Parts: sequence; structure tokens; C-alpha cells
Amino acid sequence: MSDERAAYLASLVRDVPDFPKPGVLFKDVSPLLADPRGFRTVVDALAEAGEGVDLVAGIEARGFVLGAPVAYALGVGFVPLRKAGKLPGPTVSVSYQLEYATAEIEARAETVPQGARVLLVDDVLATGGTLVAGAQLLERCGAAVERAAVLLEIGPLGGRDRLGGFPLTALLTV
Ligand SMILES: O=P(O)(O)OC[C@H]1O[C@H](OP(=O)(O)OP(=O)(O)O)[C@H](O)[C@@H]1O
Ligand SMILES: Nc1ncnc2[nH]cnc12
Repeated sequence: MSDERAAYLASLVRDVPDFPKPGVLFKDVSPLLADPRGFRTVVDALAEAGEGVDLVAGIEARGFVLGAPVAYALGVGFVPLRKAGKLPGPTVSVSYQLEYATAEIEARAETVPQGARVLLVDDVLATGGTLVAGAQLLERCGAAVERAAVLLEIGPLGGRDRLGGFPLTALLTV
């Protein structure tokens, strides 16, 4: 992405100190999602990163906002990895820690095509706990993450180093 486009996207991310907990600098991407040029630029760039995959998965909730239009743009299906308790069973689940909370995500294995090569989409990579859990969940469902793509990577939290077996595209890094 050009420097000019990246600067435009970065100008639409709002810093919120001490949210949701003291000491956390929350990166609020809502203004970017609400901006027509910004939203389209992000969806197009994430889709470009996923060329060649045969499925997109997104992690609840902000990963749905980006992942579904990316799947549409790529002409492939979308699988929601949901926070625990939202899907009727049988489900497969993985618990994990993120920067400011603990959580559990679930999927229905029969909605995941066996052997699918997946683009895993989320808005923010912080500690990496969420993406690692998403990849584990997809693997348990019989698919493999080919690559991950996020709008924003928070570099100092070291998430990229935890990802292991798949490459990551981040449109912005702070
Ligand atoms: O790299 P990590 O430290 O795991 O953090 C990144 C995750 O944190 C946020 O999700 P959150 O669970 O707050 O949910 P939301 O999308 O429902 O707001 C964000 O949307 C990522 O999924
Ligand atoms: N600092 C942060 N800002 C926005 N989303 C996040 N998810 C985890 N850490 C975050």
C-alpha cells in the first residue's frame, strides 16, 4: 500500500488511553470503518493479501466486520469463529488470553470444508493470543490457516512472533 494511503488509514484510528483497563492504549478503528474511502481501501487491501485462499474466517466481533466483505471480494465462503455460547452444538472450542481479557471461541466443524486453505482476518493483532487461538480452532476443524491479515498490528506486544506456521499481512503497524 502507498505511504499516502497508509497515512490516510492511520489518521482514522483513534487512540483511547486506559480502555478497557488502566494501562491499555486502545486502538479504536470505528472512525476508519465509518469512512467510505477508508473502509473500501482496507477491504480491498486485505482481500489482495488473501488471493488464492479458498475460505475466509473472521474472529468475533471486529473480525466479522472485515472478514465477511473480504470473503465476498475474493468470491469464497466465510466462517465466523464465535465467542463461546453463541453457536448451537456440536462445537469445537479454544480458550485463550488477549491483551486485556480471557476469552473462548467456537466453530461448528461441519461448516469448515475439510482441507480448506484459510485466510484468517481480524482488525487488530496485539499479543497474538486471538489469532493463535483462531488458527488452532480451524486446525481442529480440519482446515489450515494459509495466512492471516489484519488492519493494525501493535508491534511492541510481540504478537507476530507467536504466530508460528503462517505469514501475516498488517496494513498498518504502530
Ligand atoms: O492479539 P490479541 O492480544 O489477542 O488481541 C487482539 C484481539 O483483541 C480484540 O478483540 P476483542 O476480544 O476485544 O473483541 P471484539 O472484536 O469483540 O471487540 C481484537 O478485535 C482482536 O480480536
Ligand atoms: N490495544 C488494543 N486496541 C484495540 N484492540 C485491541 N485488541 C487487543 N489489544 C487492543
